[in-house]
Amino acid sequence: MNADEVLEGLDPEQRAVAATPLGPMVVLAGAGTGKTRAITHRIAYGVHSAAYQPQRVLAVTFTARAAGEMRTRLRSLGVPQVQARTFHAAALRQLHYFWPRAIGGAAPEVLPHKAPVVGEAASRLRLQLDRVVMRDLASEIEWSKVSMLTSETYPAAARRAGRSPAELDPTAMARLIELYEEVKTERGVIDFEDVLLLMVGILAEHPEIAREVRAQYRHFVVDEYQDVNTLQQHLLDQWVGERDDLCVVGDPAQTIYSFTGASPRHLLDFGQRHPSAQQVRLVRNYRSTPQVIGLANLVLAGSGRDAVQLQAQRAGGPAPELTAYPDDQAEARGVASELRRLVDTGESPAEMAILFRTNGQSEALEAALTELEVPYLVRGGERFFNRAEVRNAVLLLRAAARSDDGSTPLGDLVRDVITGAGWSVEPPAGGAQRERWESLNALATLADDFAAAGEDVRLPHLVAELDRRAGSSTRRPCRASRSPRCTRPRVWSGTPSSSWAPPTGCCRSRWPPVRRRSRRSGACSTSASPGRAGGWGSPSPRPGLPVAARPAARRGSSTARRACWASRRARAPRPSRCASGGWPGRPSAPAAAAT
Ligand SMILES: Nc1ncnc2c1ncn2[C@@H]1O[C@H](COP(=O)(O)OP(=O)(O)OP(=O)(O)O)[C@@H](O)[C@H]1O
Repeated sequence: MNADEVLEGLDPEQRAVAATPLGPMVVLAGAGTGKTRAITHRIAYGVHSAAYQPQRVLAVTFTARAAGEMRTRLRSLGVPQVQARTFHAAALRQLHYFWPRAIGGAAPEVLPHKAPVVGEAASRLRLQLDRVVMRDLASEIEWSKVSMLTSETYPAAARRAGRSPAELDPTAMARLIELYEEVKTERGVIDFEDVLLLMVGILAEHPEIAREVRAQYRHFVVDEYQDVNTLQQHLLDQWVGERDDLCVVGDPAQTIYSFTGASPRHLLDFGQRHPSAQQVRLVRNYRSTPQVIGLANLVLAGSGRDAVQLQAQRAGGPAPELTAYPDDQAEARGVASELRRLVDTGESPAEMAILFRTNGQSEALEAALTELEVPYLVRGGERFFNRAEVRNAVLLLRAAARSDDGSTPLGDLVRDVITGAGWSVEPPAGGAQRERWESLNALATLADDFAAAGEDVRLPHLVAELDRRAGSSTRRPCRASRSPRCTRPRVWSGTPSSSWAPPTGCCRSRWPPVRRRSRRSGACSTSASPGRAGGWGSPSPRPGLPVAARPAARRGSSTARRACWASRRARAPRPSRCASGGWPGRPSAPAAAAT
């Protein structure tokens, strides 16, 4: 493939993104406008036109699944050497690599969940917490860390933001956060946010490491930039340094992590921070009918967000109706009675579908449908494994598992293999073919989620899990079958889509079965696994991370001090309390990373 071929099939705006590989760029892209297409083609164009060396490009996404999809697309565009990682995966990889040099010894283990440590911290404050409250407090700790707050700044910031998790007074919450850090230190572990904090600190404290990282990566692309938080932005700033080869893409109307500290401001203010940045708006929507787009534009226009006005590219369809309900129960009853009405007028239930965002929402809907005796099926894990294309793909995966040497990331390997069962990078248009593709793609995303959830997960592990799920789904009744009015397992019609979660509907068993490490980022799955190949920046890892001399750290920026202090505390089995009260953000000692 050559550079010109890469631009073929792009619309004028996508082409404007792809054909300008150098310099700062902000792409405001509405849903379904082909932003992933635009940025992957930009990277491919940059490589094929010799503007980029592929190893010097870093594409950052928010989920392991998105990173896997991006890698697949990049491979299909002939640039498999380009790195596509989540923030956490990239940071963890660097942390493992540079820790021996910056701090000394081996990097600490990353906590898979905050809950046990939060529980211990709470018990030291004599707080009795149930699991829901514990989760809220863990989220609050996360928010305070990604917002880069200290125990002193947290209470005021929390009050300003109107946050009072579990109705805890902000001062008490600050104390809980302090204790959380203490417990973590005692256990010699770090959490997800520490991974980023530590890397920010190391890069700020160690100019030679910052130089090394910047020499590795020259061009940056950040997808879903509307969801970046302050901490991630700091890390990105450190990676980019004084350069400006940064392309960010996002949609301010699609911020989904604001409760954890993400802000679309980083996206909207990009032009101020990079006055020479080009701005491109992707507005052509390839996914929905003009009627749906018209309604979406209307809803978004009233949302107060700086949303892109979409232009539909598809042919017309029926007009949608928008109905609002006061709560979930009323909504479920409203939906069920509409379906009941349609069934009574002779419509077939097989022609109807309800889509919902999370599995948890099915409960109210199922109850309402059962109540009105509307027959229904919930699409879940069970029937999925009975589909011919899935059975075929699992057979191919089983055969491939025998020769998996761990050199290819799991998601990529699975996509390679299931290509033999009919999967392709671009989905086929409509019909049964599309449905089969959706099933196969769901397997691929399942592999990404699986890889994200465990360290060093290989194809044999995935195949074992698929077998387990296929087996358990035939043995166990689905939830619907346990409802009093249903006599057999039911499944919603529809196919798992890109937002499909690991099968949970019918068999809500533990996911995944292997050791957990990073549920969110996939960070641990390939990074710095002993015996795997590669340093922090190479596409394929190599063992033996060097332990270099440990230069004494200078007193650096407050960020650096905070991070290095966190790192020092994480290593020390029982640190002596610092004069300022043991809060990672306020070290009383110099930030001597290597003690
Ligand atoms: N120039 C184009 N011509 C025809 N179809 C296109 C074009 N660009 C994108 N599409 C189609 O639009 C759909 C969305 O593309 P893509 O997944 O790249 O979009 P996205 O903006 O990243 O999606 P999301 O809204 O999920 O973030 C895909 O089915 C893709 O094939």
